[in-house]
Amino acid sequence: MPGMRMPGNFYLVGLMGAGKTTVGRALARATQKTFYDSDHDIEARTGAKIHMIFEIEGESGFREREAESIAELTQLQGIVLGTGGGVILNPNNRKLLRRNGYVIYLRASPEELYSRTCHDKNRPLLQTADPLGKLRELYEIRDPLYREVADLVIDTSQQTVNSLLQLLLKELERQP
Ligand SMILES: Nc1ncnc2c1ncn2[C@@H]1O[C@H](COP(=O)(O)OP(=O)(O)OP(=O)(O)O)[C@@H](O)[C@H]1O
Ligand SMILES: O=C(O)C1=C[C@@H](O)[C@@H](O)[C@H](O)C1
Ligand SMILES: [Mg+2]
Repeated sequence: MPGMRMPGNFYLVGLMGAGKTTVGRALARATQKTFYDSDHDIEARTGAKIHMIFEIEGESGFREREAESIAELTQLQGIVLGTGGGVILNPNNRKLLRRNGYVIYLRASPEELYSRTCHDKNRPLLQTADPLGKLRELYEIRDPLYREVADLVIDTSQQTVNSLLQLLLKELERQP
């Protein structure tokens, strides 16, 4: 149902390849909200690609920049926010997401995530000899954290971006 106006913010969480950026853009268009993406925000602020920030400042440096970005983006109103896959590792990020928006967890199996991300080199955590093993490890650790912050869990298996959008709009329409 394109053009449906809904109040508040929608925040998308999930692992790398879950579809936060792709589905988030479509959801923003359909609900007449502005789309933001925390990874893109960090790249715009620093003028550097994510993998470059990891190389120069390490993961901890990236996480500090990510926390700054989340603190600012969660002040905005009427947005759809696609978050970086590791945003939920920081308890303060989790608090800000829960407090300021409706959080949607896009779930997918490590195998599906692997097939969606294996051709893309801009995800430094997957530049290992065994990216599927890494995704399995991250899934084990993070799935409970995504669930902890989520108002809604959507299984993205066997779903196209468009069918996910329709499903989401139907679910969101039912919210008070
Ligand atoms: N439901 C889906 N089915 C098949 N392919 C999908 C689906 N959702 C996303 N994709 C594809 O998977 C790839 C990764 O999607 P996307 O970049 O939106 O993921 P992300 O969650 O934003 O990942 P990251 O955390 O790394 O930013 C894209 O090529 C996208 O077209
Ligand atoms: O899962 C993660 O920890 C990451 C996911 C990406 O969105 C980027 O934020 C970065 O590559 C780290
Ligand atoms: Mg993304």
